[in-house]
Amino acid sequence: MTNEEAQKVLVITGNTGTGKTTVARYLAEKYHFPQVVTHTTRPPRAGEVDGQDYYFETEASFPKNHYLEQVVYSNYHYGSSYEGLNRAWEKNSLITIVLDTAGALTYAQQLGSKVEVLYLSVENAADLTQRLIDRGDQLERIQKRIQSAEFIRDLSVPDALKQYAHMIINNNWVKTQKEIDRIIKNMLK
Ligand SMILES: Nc1ncnc2c1ncn2[C@@H]1O[C@H](COP(=O)(O)OP(=O)(O)OP(=O)(O)O)[C@@H](O)[C@H]1O
Ligand SMILES: Nc1nc2c(ncn2[C@@H]2O[C@H](COP(=O)(O)O)[C@@H](O)[C@H]2O)c(=O)[nH]1
Repeated sequence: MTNEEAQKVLVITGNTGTGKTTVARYLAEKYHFPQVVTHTTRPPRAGEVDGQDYYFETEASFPKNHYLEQVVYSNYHYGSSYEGLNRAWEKNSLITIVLDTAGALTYAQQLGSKVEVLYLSVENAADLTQRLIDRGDQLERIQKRIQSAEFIRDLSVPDALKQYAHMIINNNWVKTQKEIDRIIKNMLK
């Protein structure tokens, strides 16, 4: 386990399709920040690997883990377990996790100064649907998702996070990478 005092978690939040997973992958590749693997009852998308993208659970297995927080998002359960969090911290003191805004809020409340938040958005919310289509999500699932209360909620950052979340408009990937590099440089000072 890494030194507990040095442990930090970079919470990457924002609406579906804003690029949270893309950012987490970039941080893993460029900075070797491990990503916390969370649990879900959602079926895997093409190419997703159990234990890598998520721990894919059944309705029966999901409640057996020990969660720091859990949510229902567009009819599926999602949760981040203490085990998953510690597994990432065993590898490095600075780690990332991808969460909806409700999860981000819980992390900020529970872990306080250990948490740094990135809130991603796009200029035009209509672009999100197109991104999900391009990603290969099923049309029926996209429709359910964009009609969900969670989608509407995640279009803006929660008031409690507004003051200190790093706000990133991810319309241009090259620009986003530069912004992230700047944030990381400041964090590592
Ligand atoms: N700046 C960008 N410009 C255009 N497309 C992008 C950009 N960033 C990410 N994408 C693409 O948008 C799609 C959604 O990105 P990603 O899966 O990272 O989003 P997400 O926020 O993790 O979504 P979800 O919450 O639904 O899992 C992907 O196909 C990704 O390649
Ligand atoms: N609060 C939590 N949110 C989570 C967790 N794992 C993922 N997520 C978020 O759920 C939605 C949907 O994810 P998708 O992979 O089905 O597109 C998205 O906002 C994720 O960030 C979690 O453990 N807790």
